[in-house]
Amino acid sequence: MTGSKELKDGSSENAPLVFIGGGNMAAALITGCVAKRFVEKDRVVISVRTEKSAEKWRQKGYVNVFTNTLEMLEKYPTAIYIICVKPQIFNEVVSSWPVNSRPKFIVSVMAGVPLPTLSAKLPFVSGNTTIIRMMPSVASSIGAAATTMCYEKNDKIENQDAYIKYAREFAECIGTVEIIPERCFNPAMAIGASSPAWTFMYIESLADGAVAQGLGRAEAKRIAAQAVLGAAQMLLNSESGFDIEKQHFGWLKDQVCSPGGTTIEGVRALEKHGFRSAVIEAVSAASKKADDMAKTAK
Ligand SMILES: NC(=O)C1=CN([C@@H]2O[C@H](COP(=O)(O)OP(=O)(O)OC[C@H]3O[C@@H](n4cnc5c(N)ncnc54)[C@H](OP(=O)(O)O)[C@@H]3O)[C@@H](O)[C@H]2O)C=CC1
Ligand SMILES: O=C(O)[C@@H]1CCC=N1
Repeated sequence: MTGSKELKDGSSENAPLVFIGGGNMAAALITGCVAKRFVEKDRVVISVRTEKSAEKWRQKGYVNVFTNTLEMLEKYPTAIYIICVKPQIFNEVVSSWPVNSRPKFIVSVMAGVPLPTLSAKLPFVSGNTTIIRMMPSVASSIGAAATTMCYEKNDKIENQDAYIKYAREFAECIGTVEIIPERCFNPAMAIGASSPAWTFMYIESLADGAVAQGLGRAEAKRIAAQAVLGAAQMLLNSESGFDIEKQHFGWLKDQVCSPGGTTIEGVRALEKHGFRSAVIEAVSAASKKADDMAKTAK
């Protein structure tokens, strides 16, 4: 992507990207899409709660930074709004939205707040507002997120296709995107957005294991991270001979496990300690937590 992206729908042309919440996720999204020149810094608008966070953004060269969300939303009545606060803060954001506001396009990255809750709680949302749920990850900052997206198609909304296309391009600029039905959103969130934390733990554990056997910490960290990256790339890059659509992951695993060799001993140890089961339970726990959050968010 070479130039700043515009939403060509007439009213929202050149619309700024307004981020409600400027924490970890907003930082990853903004860093990623500014690096790809999807948007220029001066078209990014951010609200945070504290002056300390506002100052951090200003020091990074962002000038449109607010500590009062109502004030920001009043100043930017036409924009692409991206809700990046914690789900628990959503009600506070709702009450910060000017009552006469008529937003056309809202993206929410909040876990556990479903589309029907978003439209029910945002009082000004009319049949003419497109709401998209997006679940990116911290890897957005380097253009490597596995984002999922869902929305309700409504042919009565003028230019809705343009909003959906814009959201898709936004997601593509921070990594890959899968459009999925909302009923699958929480398990997808677990593996796309939560799993980086678990993968960091896995890589840390690999390094710890090698350090325990005498390898230096710095080398262990680099080797472990690169090994995981290489394995993931083999799954995604068909030049490895692997076809992700047709083949089982075990095919590649088996290529590493020499009969009577070292790796299969590690496989045996992992199975003995419930490795796969632990991972499956982690996905299930995160997904169920989002289900519970959705019930209380109503
Ligand atoms: N972290 C992740 O990996 C992912 C997070 N998400 C979702 O992103 C959302 C944000 O998470 P994350 O960035 O990690 O959280 P953070 O706690 O890092 O950031 C929350 C931000 O919201 C700001 N804030 C609090 N209250 C208000 C308010 N009333 N108006 C405007 N801003 C406010 C905070 O300001 P201040 O800094 O001043 O306190 C802070 O900048 C969550 O809903 C989460 O589910 C989705 C995918 C991945
Ligand atoms: O932990 C969370 O709730 C958020 C959503 C996915 C990743 N982080």
